Amino acid sequence: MRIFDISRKLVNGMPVWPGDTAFQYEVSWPMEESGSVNVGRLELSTHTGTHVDAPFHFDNGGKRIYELDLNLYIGPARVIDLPPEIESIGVKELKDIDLDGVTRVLFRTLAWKNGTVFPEKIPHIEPELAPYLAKKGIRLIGLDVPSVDPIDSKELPAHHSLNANGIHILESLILDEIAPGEYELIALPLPLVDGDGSPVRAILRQW
Ligand SMILES: N[C@@H](CC(=O)c1ccccc1NC=O)C(=O)O
Ligand SMILES: [Zn+2]
Ligand SMILES: [Zn+2]
Repeated sequence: MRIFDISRKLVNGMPVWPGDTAFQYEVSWPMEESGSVNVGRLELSTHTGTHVDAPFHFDNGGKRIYELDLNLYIGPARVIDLPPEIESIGVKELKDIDLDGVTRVLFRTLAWKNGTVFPEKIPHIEPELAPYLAKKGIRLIGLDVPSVDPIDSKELPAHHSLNANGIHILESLILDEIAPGEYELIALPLPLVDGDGSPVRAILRQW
């Protein structure tokens, strides 16, 4: 079985959402001091690199990370190629694609071209797409950009619409090397009891 790692590397200096906590890893207790082991310490935002959003991220009454059903994050997923330089992702982009039986879709936009800097402009999900996907039975969408809404959006209409339609969100995947098709997705969030989001190690498997 082949495994494709679709996660962004967590490394000091990596791009983060404008104004958010910089990612920092350090060996805070080195072997020379502890006498036996190296022990690291992390400082990071819950929206660092490849991550899932909990509804609490954009809704004070929404579910926290630990309350999310792990079945969402393990199972069959369809990778869909979108046209280059696409402005937004709506029903018209998907109407000719048969989504019957698909519960997880990953959109490959390739819009985040330079992974060392945070993108200024990204294709976003049109809020009207959420009820369409929900009707098809989709429970999770993933993208290779850091948000389902425009970067400068404060209202977050796509986040809200997806949540209202029972669709969960996986952001900042790396899908450059992934051919469109059927895979098994595994992208489990950490058991952050009160979390609004969580980094994940996202992989695709294919027989
Ligand atoms: N909605 C984005 C993140 C986001 O909006 C954000 C992340 C960190 C710090 C501030 C943020 N938004 C501020 O308006 C996401 O879901 O990852
Ligand atoms: Zn997020
Ligand atoms: Zn988000």
